[in-house]
Amino acid sequence: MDAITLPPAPVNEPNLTYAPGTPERDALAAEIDRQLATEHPMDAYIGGEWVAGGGAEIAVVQPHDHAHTLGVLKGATQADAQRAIDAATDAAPDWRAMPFDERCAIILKAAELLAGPWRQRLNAATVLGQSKTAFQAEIDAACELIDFWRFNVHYARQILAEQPIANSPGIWNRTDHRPLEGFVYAITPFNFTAIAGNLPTAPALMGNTVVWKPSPSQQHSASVIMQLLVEAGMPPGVINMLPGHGIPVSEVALAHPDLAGIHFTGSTPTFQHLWQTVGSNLPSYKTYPRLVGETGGKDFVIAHPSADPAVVTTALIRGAFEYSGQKCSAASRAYVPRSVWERMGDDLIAKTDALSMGNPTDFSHFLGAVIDDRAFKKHTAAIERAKATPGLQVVAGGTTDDSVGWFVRPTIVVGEDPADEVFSTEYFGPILSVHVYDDADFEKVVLQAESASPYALTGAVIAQDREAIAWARTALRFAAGNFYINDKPTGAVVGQQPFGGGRASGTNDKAGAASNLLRWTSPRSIKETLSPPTDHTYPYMG
Ligand SMILES: NC(=O)c1ccc[n+]([C@@H]2O[C@H](COP(=O)([O-])OP(=O)(O)OC[C@H]3O[C@@H](n4cnc5c(N)ncnc54)[C@H](O)[C@@H]3O)[C@@H](O)[C@H]2O)c1
Ligand SMILES: N[C@@H](CCC=O)C(=O)O
Repeated sequence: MDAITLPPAPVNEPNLTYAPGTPERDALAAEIDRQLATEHPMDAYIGGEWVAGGGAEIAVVQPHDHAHTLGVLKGATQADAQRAIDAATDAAPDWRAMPFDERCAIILKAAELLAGPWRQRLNAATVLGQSKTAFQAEIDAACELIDFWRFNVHYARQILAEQPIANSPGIWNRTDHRPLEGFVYAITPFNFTAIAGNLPTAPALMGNTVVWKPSPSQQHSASVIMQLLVEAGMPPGVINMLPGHGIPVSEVALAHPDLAGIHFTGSTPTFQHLWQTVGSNLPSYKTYPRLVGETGGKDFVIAHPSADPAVVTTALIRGAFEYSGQKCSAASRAYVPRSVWERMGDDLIAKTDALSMGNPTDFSHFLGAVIDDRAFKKHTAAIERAKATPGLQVVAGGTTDDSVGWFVRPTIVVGEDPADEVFSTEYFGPILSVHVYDDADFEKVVLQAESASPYALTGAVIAQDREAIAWARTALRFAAGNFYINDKPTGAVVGQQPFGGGRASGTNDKAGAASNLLRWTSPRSIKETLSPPTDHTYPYMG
């Protein structure tokens, strides 16, 4: 008989500092050296076996040193996708029958392994494969993923404990939080190792089996996550990882009658394509697939005339340029009143131009390279357009260099017209657009910024005037799923600021929260009549 148990209470994993002389810095440096000396296998993991995909080869390189290959993956084919779906289907009955505590124990063990012996392995893979600095790798690959795993267990238990509160006399009502009927297709982006680890494991925790397609640019750390999950005891077939660009996988998975859900994070166009394909295949599915997608952003910082100039500067530098602006939450448009700009504009420009950029294995750098050649070309084109467009002025950065790595200098574009595309298009790179406005126009600027882009992911207001904060919080209620007051718009912490946005930014199911886990369940209501009636007549008939 199963007991009703209480898993360990979740606590946010503390960020290690990597300051000179710390043991974590030495350990990470040693692990980076170890990984640099090795060619890494990038196989698929299907039904508990590591197998090379059958498709085209893709070199997985270091973005800051693109001549250096970490490994070569072979993209998953339609046949690989079919094998992965079959493996997920075969594993489903045993996995959903496994007691919830045992599934929790696997996820909690994965968290403990990551907090301990696997921490620098996953951090180093994230530094090398995604060009994150030590600290950016730590807050993502280690701390956020540990937090996802620990907090998901807590929220999953809450969901299972959620039961009907009313029972008529002689009746016992129950809710059976079933997994979905079919497999979940998890598709993950390059930019957060934690998201890659969360998207397949959240549905798995709720009893589902999963086909996981990571980004080719994140394959090095994705392979480490898969190995870690195996070490933690994830049974064969529960999570099946398919490397590559994913088009052959989608051709099979999206047409499969057992597709029960998509757990996606990535760009808005990709999610819209997936949704449209599901829509056109709708009659062929056994059930309505759950579509959960967190997508792009054009995240704002709005300073009020009462803002502290130093707070604005810091929020913009960290919010816009950490990890080269490749966070969906990154500040990419700012609205600053003239009186504040006069006090901090030059400082912001000077500090931005002084940011140290380079190979992130050198701990002195603030940022590394952008992820790949496609991103590099996109950012270069956006910067060149800004230089050539009247009314736009590139006041910091504005240079790029791909001779060794894909390096884009942190760039600030000051724009007169807040309707220009620099204030609405997601570049997903280190490019910050700034609109300097007349102090008297605060409300007008807020209302324009509210719907200047199709997205509604993150945003911040910086002010000391309480009435201005209160007014902006209301006026911008639907402009961001994560809203910050006197802070940068990045760096949400699991369990503290559940993350996700609305409008074109996604379904806002909030990764790492109960609302996300709920999407991977299909509740069954059970009514048991303890003393069943044996007479069909009504009293009034007598
Ligand atoms: N809202 C959030 O929580 C959040 C978090 C991280 C990133 N993002 C967004 O992600 C984007 C950056 O990530 P990206 O460049 O990896 O996004 P992307 O859309 O290019 O790719 C995302 C994933 O989809 C895959 N993919 C693309 N087409 C596919 C298809 N037809 N079938 C199957 N898989 C397919 C890619 O290989 C990758 O694994 C940005 O727009 C960013 O804002 C959003
Ligand atoms: N949750 C992260 C962003 C994830 C998207 O890239 C943050 O809040 O900065």
